[in-house]
Amino acid sequence: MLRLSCCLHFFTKSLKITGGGRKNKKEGEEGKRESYRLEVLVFEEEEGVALRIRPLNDAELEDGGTIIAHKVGEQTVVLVDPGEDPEDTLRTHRPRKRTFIFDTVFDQHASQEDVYCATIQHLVEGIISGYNATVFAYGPSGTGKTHTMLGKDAEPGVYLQTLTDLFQVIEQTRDNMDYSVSMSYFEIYNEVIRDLLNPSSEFLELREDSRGSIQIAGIMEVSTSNAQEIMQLLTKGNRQRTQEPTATNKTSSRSHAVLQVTVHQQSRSTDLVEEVRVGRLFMVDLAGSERASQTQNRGKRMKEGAHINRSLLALGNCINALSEKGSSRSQYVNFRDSKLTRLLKDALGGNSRTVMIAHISPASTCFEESRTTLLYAYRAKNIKTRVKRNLLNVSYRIAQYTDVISDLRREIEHLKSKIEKQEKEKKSEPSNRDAQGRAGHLSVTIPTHDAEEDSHLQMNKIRAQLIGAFKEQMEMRHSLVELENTNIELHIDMSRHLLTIADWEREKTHHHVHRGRGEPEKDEELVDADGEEGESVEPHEVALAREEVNMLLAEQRKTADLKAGLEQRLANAKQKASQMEKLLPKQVTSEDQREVLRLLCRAHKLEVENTELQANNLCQKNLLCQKDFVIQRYHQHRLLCEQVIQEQRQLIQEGGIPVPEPLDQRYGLYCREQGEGTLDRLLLLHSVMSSSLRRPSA
Ligand SMILES: Nc1ncnc2c1ncn2[C@@H]1O[C@H](COP(=O)(O)OP(=O)(O)OP(=O)(O)O)[C@@H](O)[C@H]1O
Repeated sequence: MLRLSCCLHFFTKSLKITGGGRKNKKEGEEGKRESYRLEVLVFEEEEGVALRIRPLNDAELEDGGTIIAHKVGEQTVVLVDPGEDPEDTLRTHRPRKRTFIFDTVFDQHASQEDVYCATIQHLVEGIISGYNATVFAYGPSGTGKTHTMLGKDAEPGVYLQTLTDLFQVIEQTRDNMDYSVSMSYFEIYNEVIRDLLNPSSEFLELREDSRGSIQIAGIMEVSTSNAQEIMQLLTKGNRQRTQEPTATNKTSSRSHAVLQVTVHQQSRSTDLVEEVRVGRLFMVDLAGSERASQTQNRGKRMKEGAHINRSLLALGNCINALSEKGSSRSQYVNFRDSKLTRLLKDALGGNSRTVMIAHISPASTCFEESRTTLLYAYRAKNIKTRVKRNLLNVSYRIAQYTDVISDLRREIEHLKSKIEKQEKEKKSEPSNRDAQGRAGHLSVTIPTHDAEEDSHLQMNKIRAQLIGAFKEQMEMRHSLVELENTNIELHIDMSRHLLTIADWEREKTHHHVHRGRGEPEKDEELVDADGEEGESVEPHEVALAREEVNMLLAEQRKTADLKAGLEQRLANAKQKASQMEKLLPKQVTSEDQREVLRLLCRAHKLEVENTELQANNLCQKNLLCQKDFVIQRYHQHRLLCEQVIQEQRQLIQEGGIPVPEPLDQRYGLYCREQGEGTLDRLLLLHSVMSSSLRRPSA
């Protein structure tokens, strides 16, 4: 059954569907408090680019088209220029054949499954473990983008294959994990976002949350694990896409369609601080990449073409800028130019594994389009993304902790009832003793009624004091653990904001260096594509980060004061309780009552040990998180050093400055270490170790 707007949760033995009605993305899950987002740097990855050449179609054959795109081996395509016109000056200096190498090349014989297995399948496990992934289908109109992404019932595309695999992996690991999977499907047409699953809704807006993550406000989220339902849903959604016949495709999609899948994964352990991994997958079927002038469109098509071009141009600019990141020509990347690039900022600029499947027709009649597509896709190959795992740490009163506390409470209740029972028994004792006295057993010391009454009152008083002290201490310890928890959250939140600021500072300095040098005009155009000096104005997210840091500092001071006061109060309460404990044996006459109070004290100690254990656990996790941030900070510093080295190197070369031999040798050593990737391997090792340390022992 299809369920709209709800979240799918997988539990140990059963499939439980929760909720109903529209799910507000910002709502926290019941019983938990989403406290902060922790990003752990893993490694740098190159963008994967594949090429798919569709079969020659009837219209192309009728036009006398011949095959000019040839797959050679697994990774190479050779494009032959069919140009015969010697008058065509544009072509006279071009080589007749151009060879392009991609990660994988598919020709007309490749099945949908071949494409999926070679390009996307490997991303599935990552998404479940909290990594982001993005898949683009790029290419001119009618080259098969929708065929690859959506496909048909008989030949489903990568949407369905990915989701089917995703649910399968979830099924295999659901014994230890809780999952929640949701998806949305929307289009961006003329810079307007429309919900394809809820087409009657208003146009949707992009919102940047306080953590800098882009969200679509009010989008409908759907969850179902049934493959057939998914296919029906997406096919129906796809029919809502803005389509128009073009010269090359009768049902050409004029918009960018985006399928977004979000997977929340949470271990079912009962740790105090729990990790929630959030993996986001974007699958984007881009609008045809042909230029407006080439489709000979006018009016509406022309305007539409301009918008398509705007986002594709912005996408292309980002690709250009990103492909030069880290090189001496690296530049500021402007993602704000279009809705598409804003939305895919993570995918392109950083935290995502990204795959592009470029599409071309093999026909000689499409040579120009194919050539520009291949150049564009080839460029995208140089993009490197820093892939991070998204962890949402959730602090909440977990089962293990609350279980121990309620065990102790049960024990106290039990002891209380035992004490009350003894009181009743004691009340009936005097008559027994009277009887014994009358029987002549005079050797037994019988307390007088007054002494017994005194002892009883004393006992009640001490008991009440002890229980009160126990409750008070327990509350204080819990508050301390809570404060400790808050402190960690503040600390990690602060580290994250500081990293945002440091990243921006580095980008800014780097950019200024280039501006100062009057670097090539093209760079300037890319930076100032909208005519604004966007790069020199501090981005909103950085200003927000600075504000947050100040607020967090004030919060930290407040927490530290509260903690110091509480610690002092706890120390006093401890001292008072231990004095009471010392007094007990002398003042309490009944052995049973003494035993009860000893048990109470033992429970008290157990509670102390337990709280201390939990606090230690928390502390260790904190240390691990901090270590990750320190490493991330060092990585930033390393990037800065690399930039400085490269820029100085360029200055030396440009100025023809002679380099002393020892310096040259050191530079050689530095290049070798870079090439070997020793540091990257160390970082990876740390990341693996720290995530296994974080994993609770079975
Ligand atoms: N690899 C392929 N094998 C068989 N048929 C294909 C293949 N690729 C595309 N086609 C067919 O070509 C036609 C156009 O494909 P499709 O609609 O996927 O192109 P598109 O790139 O999405 O176009 P547009 O950008 O205009 O929406 C469709 O009828 C589709 O079934």
